[in-house]
Amino acid sequence: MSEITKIPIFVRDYSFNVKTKKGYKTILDHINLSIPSGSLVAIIGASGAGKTTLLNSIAGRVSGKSEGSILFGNEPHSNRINKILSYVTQQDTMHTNLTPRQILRFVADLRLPKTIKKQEKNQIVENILKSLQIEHCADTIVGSPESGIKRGISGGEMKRVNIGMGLVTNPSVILVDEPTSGLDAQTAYLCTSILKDLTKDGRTIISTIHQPRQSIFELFDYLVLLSHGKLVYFGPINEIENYFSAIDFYPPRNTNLADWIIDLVSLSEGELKKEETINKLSKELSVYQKDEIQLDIIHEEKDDKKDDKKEIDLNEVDKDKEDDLEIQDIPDDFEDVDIPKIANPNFIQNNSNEIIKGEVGTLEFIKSLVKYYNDSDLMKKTLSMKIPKQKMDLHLERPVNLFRKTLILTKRGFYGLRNQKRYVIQRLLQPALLACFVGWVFSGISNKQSGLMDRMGILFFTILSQMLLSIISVLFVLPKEKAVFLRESMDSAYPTVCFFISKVLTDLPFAILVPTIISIIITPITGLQTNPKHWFILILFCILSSVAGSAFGLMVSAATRTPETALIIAPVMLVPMIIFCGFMINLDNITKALSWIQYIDPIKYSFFVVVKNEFTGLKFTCTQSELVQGVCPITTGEQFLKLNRFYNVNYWENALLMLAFILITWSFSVYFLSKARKRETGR
Ligand SMILES: Nc1ncnc2c1ncn2[C@@H]1O[C@H](COP(=O)(O)OP(=O)(O)OP(=O)(O)O)[C@@H](O)[C@H]1O
Repeated sequence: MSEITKIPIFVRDYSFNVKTKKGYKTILDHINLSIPSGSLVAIIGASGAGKTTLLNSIAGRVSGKSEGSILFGNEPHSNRINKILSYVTQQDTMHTNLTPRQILRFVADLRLPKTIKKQEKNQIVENILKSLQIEHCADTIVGSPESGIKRGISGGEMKRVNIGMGLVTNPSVILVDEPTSGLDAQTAYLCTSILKDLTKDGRTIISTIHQPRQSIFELFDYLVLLSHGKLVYFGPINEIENYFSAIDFYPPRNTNLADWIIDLVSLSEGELKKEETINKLSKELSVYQKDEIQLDIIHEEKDDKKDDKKEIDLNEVDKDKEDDLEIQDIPDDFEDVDIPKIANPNFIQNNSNEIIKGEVGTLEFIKSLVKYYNDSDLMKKTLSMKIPKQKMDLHLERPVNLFRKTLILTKRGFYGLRNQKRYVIQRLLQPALLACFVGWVFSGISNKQSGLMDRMGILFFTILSQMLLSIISVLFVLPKEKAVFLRESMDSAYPTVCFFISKVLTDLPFAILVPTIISIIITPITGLQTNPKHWFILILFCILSSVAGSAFGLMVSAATRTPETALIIAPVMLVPMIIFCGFMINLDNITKALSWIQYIDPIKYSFFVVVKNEFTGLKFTCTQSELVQGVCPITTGEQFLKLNRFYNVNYWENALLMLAFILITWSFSVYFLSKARKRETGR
């Protein structure tokens, strides 16, 4: 593998805004960072401070209005930069039916250049397994009991596999979202120390982190401390205490430093309540917005002479608005806002301090901390760090081609099935049992008049079951695979169409086997025609129905964001297809406004063919009670077909129409998956 390109990261005057109903909301406000290569950086702050947004901004995964710049060396984010950057998500999204070794090998096959030989790729994977200390569980299935896959590796091991997936390409920059969330202290320490080790050869790693223990916090080199989207501190971890002691803030003994500074830059409960009340009031008055900047404007409008005073007098705000808008009804709880005098007893503040204003936990206090940081030597140091002039050599090599990527994805799908033998058996046993039951119900079908409708019933069930079984299996399986697809799309691992083709190919054996099993069992038990030609047509159209069902399920799954929504939408679309297939209602009697549905109904196309196929060449007789005026009404299959619109059906025309349905639904699926990908990745 090529050496790591050492990449420093520069954030200059970066602001990020999102559009809300009330206009733009500032999530990050003029952030400046200079991160040397080879450093481990922690982004911390209270909930909602903007940690994830900053990480995503660096990863180029935000869609909103941004200003300023984020540079890797001297380049902004691009496809080229994306190739040396890796993002480790908070959710451990991976194929839970594979083992860690298989997962990493497939990532290596997909993402490493084709010039790297198989043996070398395997060695890379082994090195990662070793460095992440997951060799012992490398061949244990990851597992996911909630998805019906037996429990496998532990949460901490899964987290390390997740990190490992980001390491395969030997990235120069790794961005990690909350690597320790949900882990016990020991495992959290292990994961962070692994990240620390990874920086030793020059990688730059930036991680958001939630309430790290002191021992974990000390592993980091730099701290980015955010409060309400503003930068309160960026500098070495070991300078934090000196920095804050210069303004008379000292962490009490044996205090967790990370917790202490997060508390220091968080709004107190009273202030949050005040914010909440302003929010409520602003809704009532439709004028004010809760954010600090707007409060400033209100304040400045109110009293120009008090320019320097940052304190916000809520009662005055209230009075002003009442006057301006002639609104008398102020929410009751607005009057009752009780703001504690000492926001947090953990902080002993020296009142002689002229630089920092307001009490801990107030907006005024946070604003003066931000101002203090902006005027500090740390900020000067950040801004003085020189952005390199030369373009970096990123040692990028040609990736594997799309055909090969599709093959690798298909192989990965089959490996997953191989690891889930029980699932495969269940999927094949289910149609077999169903066919046995239905065969039993309709066994020994007669050639009397009563046998006409029984035959239609069996054929309707046979076609419908193909569709339903395929749809249900896809609706349950695709959402999990879609999550992995979206994760891998973030890394530009392969195009949507490769994923889609591999999905269709992996599902193909079931699409062929399930209909074959059903028709092989049902035909002899019930007494349907069993000569090879009839059997071939029946199985062919069962397979087409099964593929059409799977294509339909894929489309619905791809178009919806959650499996729950897919399960609501699929039946709504399916029921008209069942009604208009020609079994439930005579198609000549359908109201004109709805009769078009039959032309896009795959169940109808298959059902018409299998009916014609079955009835052609059959002879029927009558019992005494079935005679009409002494005559047996239907004596041949052809007669029945002519009476019920089935006679003129052309097998091959219907097969082509089925194929057209399948191709169109596949195209829609690719379109919806691409849309989901764009929504998620912005690309
Ligand atoms: N697309 C968006 N639209 C509206 N508000 C947003 C959007 N993205 C983020 N925010 C808001 O921006 C703020 C920062 O969000 P972000 O997720 O970055 O916070 P965080 O520090 O990572 O929080 P947590 O620790 O709770 O995950 C939050 O108040 C959030 O509600």
